[in-house]
Parts: sequence; C-alpha cells; structure tokens
Amino acid sequence: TCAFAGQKKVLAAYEEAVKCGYSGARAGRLHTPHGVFDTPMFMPVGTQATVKAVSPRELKEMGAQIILSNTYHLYLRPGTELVAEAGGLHRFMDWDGGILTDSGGFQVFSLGPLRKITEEGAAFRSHIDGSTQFLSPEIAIKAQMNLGADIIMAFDECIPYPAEYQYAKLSTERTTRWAERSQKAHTRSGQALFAIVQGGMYQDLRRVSANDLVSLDFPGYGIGGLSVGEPKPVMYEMLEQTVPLLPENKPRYLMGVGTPDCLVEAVRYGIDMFDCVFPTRVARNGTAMTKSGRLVVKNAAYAKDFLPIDENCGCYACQNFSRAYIRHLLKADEIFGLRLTTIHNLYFLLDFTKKMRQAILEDRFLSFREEFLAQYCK
Ligand SMILES: CC1(C)O[C@@H]2[C@@H](CO[C@@]3(CNc4nc5cc6c(=O)[nH]c(N)nc6cc5[nH]4)OC(C)(C)O[C@@H]23)O1
Ligand SMILES: [Zn+2]
Repeated sequence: TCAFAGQKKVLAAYEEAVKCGYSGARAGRLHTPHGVFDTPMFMPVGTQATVKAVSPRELKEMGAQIILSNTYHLYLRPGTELVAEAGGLHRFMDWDGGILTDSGGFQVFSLGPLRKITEEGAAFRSHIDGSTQFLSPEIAIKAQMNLGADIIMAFDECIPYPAEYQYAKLSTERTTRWAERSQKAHTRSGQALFAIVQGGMYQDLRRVSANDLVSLDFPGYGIGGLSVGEPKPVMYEMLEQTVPLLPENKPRYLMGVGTPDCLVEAVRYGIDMFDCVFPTRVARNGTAMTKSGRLVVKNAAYAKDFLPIDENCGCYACQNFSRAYIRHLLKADEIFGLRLTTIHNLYFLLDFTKKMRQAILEDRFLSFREEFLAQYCK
C-alpha cells in the first residue's frame, strides 16, 4: 500500500489497498479525524444538516461512512457561526462519522439567481429571502472551518454545460487562483481541503486544471463540472483525461454522481468517492433503485404485490415490508412511505459500493462490471 502517513499534515490520508488489473479501479482506506473509511464509497447527501427522512442512527445502521452537507445552504440558514457555537456540524446533527462539505460554488450557480462573478468571488441573491449575498474563497473556507467538516472543498466555479471554450478557459484559470486563495485561507489543522478540477468538456483545459492543482499539492481532489447535463460518454471522456493526472496515493471524488452505471464506470477510471441527491430525491417520488433498474413502487401494478422491493436486499424496508404496503403509504401521503423508499435507495447504493470494493480486492472487478451493466437498464 502507499499510505499517506508521514506527511506533516496527515489529513485525509489515503492508503491504496490494491489496484485492479487492466483498469484504474482501486480499493483504498481514507483516514480522517472521525475514522478510517473504505473506498470506493458513496456519501449520502444531507444538504441542510440532515439526510432527508432518515436519522443518523439509521444512516449508521445502513453502513454510511461519510455524509455530505452544503456550505451554501448552512451559510444562509441557520448561519455557520451558529453551527460553530453549537459545537460544530457533527454535534449539531449528532453524526459521529465523517462529514464532507461542498464549498458553495456550485449551489450559488444552480440555486441562487446569480448576480455576477468577479475575480473576487460570486455575488448572488439568496434563494430563501432574496437578500444580496457574496461568497469568495476566503468566506467559503471560513464558513467550512466553522462547520468543522473532516473534508472541505475549495471555492470554485462549476462551469455550466454547454460553455464556450474561451469562457471555460478563463473560468478554469480563475478556479485555480481561487484554489490557491482557499489554501491560504485554510488554517484549521486536522481538516483536509480538497481542490476541484474544472475545465468544462475540453480535454486540454481538464489537463491544465488537473496539473495546476496537483502542483499546489492538496490532500485530495474533487472532479467538478460534471453531471451537469452532459451525455455520459462525454463525462467518461473527461474522466479518462483527468484521473490519470491525479496522484495515485490521494483520493479522487467525482462530485454529484450518481446512478449505479455511472459509479461502476467511474470506479473503473479510478474514482474513490461519490455523492448524489439522486437516491434520496427519487425516493421521495416513490421510485426505488434495484440492480435491474428503477422500480416505481407507486405504480398500480404493485397494489397487491406482497413481495419486498428486492428479495435479496438486507435493508430495513425489504426485510419487513411489502411493495403493496409501501405503495399504500405513498398513495396515502404517509411520511413513513418516503422513509422506507429512502432507506432502501441509500442502502442499495452503499451496498453497491461495498460490492465493488469486494470485487476489486478479489481482482474480479471487470467481470463484476460486465455482469452488472448487462443486467442494469438505465
Ligand atoms: C444526477 C442528478 C440527479 O443529480 C442532481 C441533478 C443535477 O446534477 C446534480 C449533481 N451534479 C453535480 N455536479 C456538480 C459539480 C460541482 C462542482 O463543479 N463544484 C462544486 N463545488 N460542487 C459540485 C456539485 C455537483 N453536483 O447537481 C444538483 C443540481 C445538486 O442536483 C444534482 O441530476
Ligand atoms: Zn431494500
């Protein structure tokens, strides 16, 4: 293994356990102040300091290791100073596993009615009360130090898709300057700051972004600007161009991804960490994720189906309840229905990454990937 120990700032140290032959897939262990965690890993999204509809105890039970929260949302409400006064995000939400916070760059562009971006940062209007707000690398890093996550992200611009080459070039260069400013503003020891690779859908800009950020020497690297509406083959092409330029002994985090087919492809390219609102979001409109694709348990077809969502699933929903019962709850607008579909979807993705890790450790990842893709219809 190539442990990361020995570096003066052992933060999100990454021990690569084993590389899988003929692909970039690898199984590693991520060292953080809240524990050592196995990769590949899926991180449930808890945007506003809660993973919607499930409790920390249930998250622990289903095998969640690190969860994601959003600086943008917590900065606007309830305020990151308040969370600091409460003892930090772990205490505030009673989660003793790992926490990663996104820096707010993306949410500014995807949520708030954007006012303008300058070298200094991004001015925007709050999607909550319309107030004028401003985020910069310094403000975003200070906010994340207040939240006290184990892993925090540099302040970046997620380039919209599609984007002109010239705009992608200027934005990517600015994101690199913002990464340097994020680094300088980051003074909290024991907390890992990851940079975020941009470059739009342009191979050369992706390579420049990766090389520039690697030379600034971060403990880990997010790959941003993807899963923003581009075709999947384009996303995979960007991964193929970017991942090999990132240090083998540091974690790679593909932001905002996603569905099992994307996860298995990204792991093949050497991605270690994922987050996506997908499993929790689709659960709330009655869609369950299975290894054969999506199952809309709300459909009339399941009214008298007394089997569980997935007979081979070990989650609380599948061990105790039928499709008919969950459909009934969803049709009756019972909150417990959403809780059961959410628990199943999170368990499904967490278990899927565990199965990928096992396949890599047993050097059978490529056949695992073949078998999975053959059965899964998008
Ligand atoms: C797949 C699915 C269902 O995920 C949904 C919806 C639209 O895509 C998502 C997920 N994609 C996504 N790409 C990202 C890129 C960056 C980035 O470049 N920088 C930073 N700091 N954070 C990022 C977070 C990202 N999330 O983005 C929102 C809008 C959060 O909802 C998600 O489609
Ligand atoms: Zn289940």
